[in-house]
Amino acid sequence: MGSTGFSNCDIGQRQRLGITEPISLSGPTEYDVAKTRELEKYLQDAGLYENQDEAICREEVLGRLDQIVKIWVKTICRAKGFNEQLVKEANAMIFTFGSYRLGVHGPGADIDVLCVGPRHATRKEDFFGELHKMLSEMPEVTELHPVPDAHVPVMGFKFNGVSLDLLYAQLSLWVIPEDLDLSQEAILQYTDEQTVRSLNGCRVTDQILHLVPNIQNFRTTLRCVKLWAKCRGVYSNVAGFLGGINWALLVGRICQLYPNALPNMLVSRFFRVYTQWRWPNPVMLCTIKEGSLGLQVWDPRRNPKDKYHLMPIITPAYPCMNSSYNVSLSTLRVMTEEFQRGDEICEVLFFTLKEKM
Ligand SMILES: Nc1ncnc2c1ncn2[C@@H]1O[C@H](COP(=O)(O)OP(=O)(O)OP(=O)(O)O)[C@@H](O)[C@H]1O
Ligand SMILES: [Mg+2]
Repeated sequence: MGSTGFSNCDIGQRQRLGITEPISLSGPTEYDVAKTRELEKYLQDAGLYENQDEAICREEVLGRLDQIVKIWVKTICRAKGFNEQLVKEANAMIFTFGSYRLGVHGPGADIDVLCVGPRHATRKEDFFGELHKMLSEMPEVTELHPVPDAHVPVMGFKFNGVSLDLLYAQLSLWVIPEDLDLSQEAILQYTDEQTVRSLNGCRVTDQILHLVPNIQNFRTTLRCVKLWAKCRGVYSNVAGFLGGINWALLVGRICQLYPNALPNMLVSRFFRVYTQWRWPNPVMLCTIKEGSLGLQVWDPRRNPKDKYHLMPIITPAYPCMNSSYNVSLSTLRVMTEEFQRGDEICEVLFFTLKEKM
């Protein structure tokens, strides 16, 4: 686990992050430093951090998986009759995203992984066919479940006991360079919808990390908010509440609004801001860009279905989408009550401590 960003430089000196000016540029007091240490200890005691051995094991698994997709792409090139030079150049690689990439995963959590392959490595025959076959023959791989017809097609499995969700992006490139930059918009060109959706996870995660002023403070605050949401029963995308990505974006916005605050303060501001938030005003980390590829972006003035979103939380990478379309009137009411409850608890704590001082 990394340490808290106490050395936070003054954001006033740097480029502004977010679509508005910050609410406050105040930095931490000694009290905040002490309280944030206590908060970190609490999170650690709650078992939220994986140990060194587990972390190494995950890295080894990811290293192995990268080797496997590289072997896979060469195997299919040979089978398609490519000459040895093309086989030699053929490449595929993996990228992590989701909570693992954000650095807020707990012990035993799944790793979200994207496999990126060239134009001749197809999703149906090569990814869900040959790669699936290769994985199914490996003794390290268990519980292999391909879901090719999902909105975002995925292959779930365990590798040496580590749970992975593997997506596939079939790019229009003939050769995948090792230094491939997924953030460039051109990467989406001439790809299918499933590839755009699959790439989105990585592009969004990377953007979040770019758009928060202090990553370590963001991580600690997000871990705390995720723990709270799970305890209060409001952590679930499928049940109409919010999932990992939504909580990450909500916390990211608070970090932008209070760029110099430490996690103890950010948690209390989180409850304050979202208690007062006037939904359906969207929460966004950056402006929604139209892009040059003509893909549909979230726009309630133009897209009729976007008008009905009750709690829009917009993803920051092109094509920007609402990540919380499942929220209903009743789940929004429950979450609003929970934000209020959190806010009241923070307020009581603050005044009790002030009286003692
Ligand atoms: N509703 C959604 N809208 C946009 N992207 C999504 C959505 N659900 C998932 N994703 C993408 O897939 C990634 C993985 O999703 P997942 O639900 O595993 O969240 P997570 O951030 O990894 O949290 P958890 O700790 O619960 O696994 C997210 O980080 C996000 O990039
Ligand atoms: Mg995940």
